[in-house]
Amino acid sequence: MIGDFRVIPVVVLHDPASADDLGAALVAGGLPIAEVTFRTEGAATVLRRLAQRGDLTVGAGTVIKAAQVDQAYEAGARFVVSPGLSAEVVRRCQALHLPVIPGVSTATEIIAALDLGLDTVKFFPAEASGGLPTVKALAAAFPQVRFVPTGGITAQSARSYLDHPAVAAVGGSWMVAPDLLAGKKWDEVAERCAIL
Ligand SMILES: O=C(O)C(=O)C[C@H](O)[C@H](O)COP(=O)(O)O
Repeated sequence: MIGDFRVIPVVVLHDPASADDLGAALVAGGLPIAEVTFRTEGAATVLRRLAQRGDLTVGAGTVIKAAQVDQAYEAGARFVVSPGLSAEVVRRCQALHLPVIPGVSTATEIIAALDLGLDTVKFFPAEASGGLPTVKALAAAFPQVRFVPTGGITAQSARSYLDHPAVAAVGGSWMVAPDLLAGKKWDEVAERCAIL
């Protein structure tokens, strides 16, 4: 699933009418995956439209409540990402057999994720939590864990994270930055996807 992709575009799209153009741009850029954040009113609609294209792996992001898991699942989400670790969210995903990547930034949270049967976590907010040195320190303590650093990562810094063997993928919005989406700059979205 997301392990097939090393970069996960984190999408905050306010206008569901642009979902199809955005999907086409991600596919054209060679990054047919999107984490649609449940932070906007139209998030479930955006997710559904992207999923209906059939050529993208689409998941839900910023999921902090079990009810949002159901909403995302019904809209066609194939994975769920959260900025933090909620046992309620994780258990609901597990009941639906939906892969879930909770956010962690401490050893204690990683232990809680392991207790819930997970081995892949989002390291969030990556840059503000010490960046790659923190990933290295946590990975040394938890060799069984794979990390998806997200938060403040750029096209320039992505590579150094991805070179670490414990990093499964990185998440970020640099290729779907708000100004690009608002300005419908789909060619630039595709170009930024292709950088890595
Ligand atoms: O809410 C979540 O689940 C998040 O993942 C928070 C942010 O959307 C990502 O951290 C992307 O952050 P930037 O790449 O810095 O824009």
